[in-house]
Amino acid sequence: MSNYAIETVGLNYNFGAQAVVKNLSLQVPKGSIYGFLGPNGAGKTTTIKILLNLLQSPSDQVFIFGKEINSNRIASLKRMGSLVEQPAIYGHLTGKENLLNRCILLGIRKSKCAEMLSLVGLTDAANKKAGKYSLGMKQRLGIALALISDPELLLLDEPTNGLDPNGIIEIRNLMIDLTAKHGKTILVSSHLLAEIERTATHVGIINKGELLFQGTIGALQDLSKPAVKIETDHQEKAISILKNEGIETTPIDELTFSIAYIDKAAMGKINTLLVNNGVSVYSISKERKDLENLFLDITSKN
Ligand SMILES: Nc1ncnc2c1ncn2[C@@H]1O[C@H](COP(=O)(O)OP(=O)(O)OP(=O)(O)O)[C@@H](O)[C@H]1O
Repeated sequence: MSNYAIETVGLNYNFGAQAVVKNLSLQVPKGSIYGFLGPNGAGKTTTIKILLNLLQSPSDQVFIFGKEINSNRIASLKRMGSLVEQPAIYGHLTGKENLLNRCILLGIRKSKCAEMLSLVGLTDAANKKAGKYSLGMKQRLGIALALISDPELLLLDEPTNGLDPNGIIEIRNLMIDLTAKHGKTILVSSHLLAEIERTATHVGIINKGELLFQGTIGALQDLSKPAVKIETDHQEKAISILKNEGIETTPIDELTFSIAYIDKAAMGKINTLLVNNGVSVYSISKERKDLENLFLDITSKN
């Protein structure tokens, strides 16, 4: 049995002559929050539409819970819920009526509505017209609609787009709840790493249709090599001492420069070396490149 909720194997997709998805091999582990990241136009929405079989993939390139999607279309779709682009909400109906409508359409028991409203934190706004909802509330109603048939896998295309910080936090907490307490797997796309780095367990970064990184959020963090910022009373002298030892330095301002972190012992030796040569070391601090910069680095390389 596959450990992946989603697996694509060398997936390719073209719009006419334009190759939009190129040899994409995604592996989304069951129970994960998989952050699907890439700048605008990278191919995220196209990929999500392929995963939902809204666009047809070549055979044997997309597997949902281990089953090839084209030959298991209905069974695969039953296991997935999605929010792609704007949620399909009737503004003249209340949140509850929107959900009731969906229950009737899908033959689901009506009591599921109250359950979903509570799950997405809309119980108090159940009888308010959805047209009057804030953007964040509309997104949450969209997620409730996607969850009503109790799918194991949720695909969310930029669900925090246009939301204020509170709305972003609400969606973030909801995603954590859905995986931790309800056993769901979530693939969530975004063009901002900062928006999902606190929730995602795994990350796939694409640009121009190509997968540039895939792994756990920890593995991505490990890629950001720490630098060490050194502040002294004599910048020029300190730099020249380190240069003699073959250590590259990057000046930051008049008193401060940085070097690449080596290890604890080496940092201790560098400190001693400077002090023994008459340089006063005011501070030494290790700084990790933030993930957003790392993301920009990765996506600017292809
Ligand atoms: N229906 C279509 N017909 C032709 N080209 C399309 C179509 N849909 C998307 N594209 C092109 O495919 C490429 C990828 O678009 P896609 O919407 O998948 O990117 P994205 O990563 O979701 O970007 P965004 O964050 O801007 O939505 C773009 O160059 C886009 O212009």
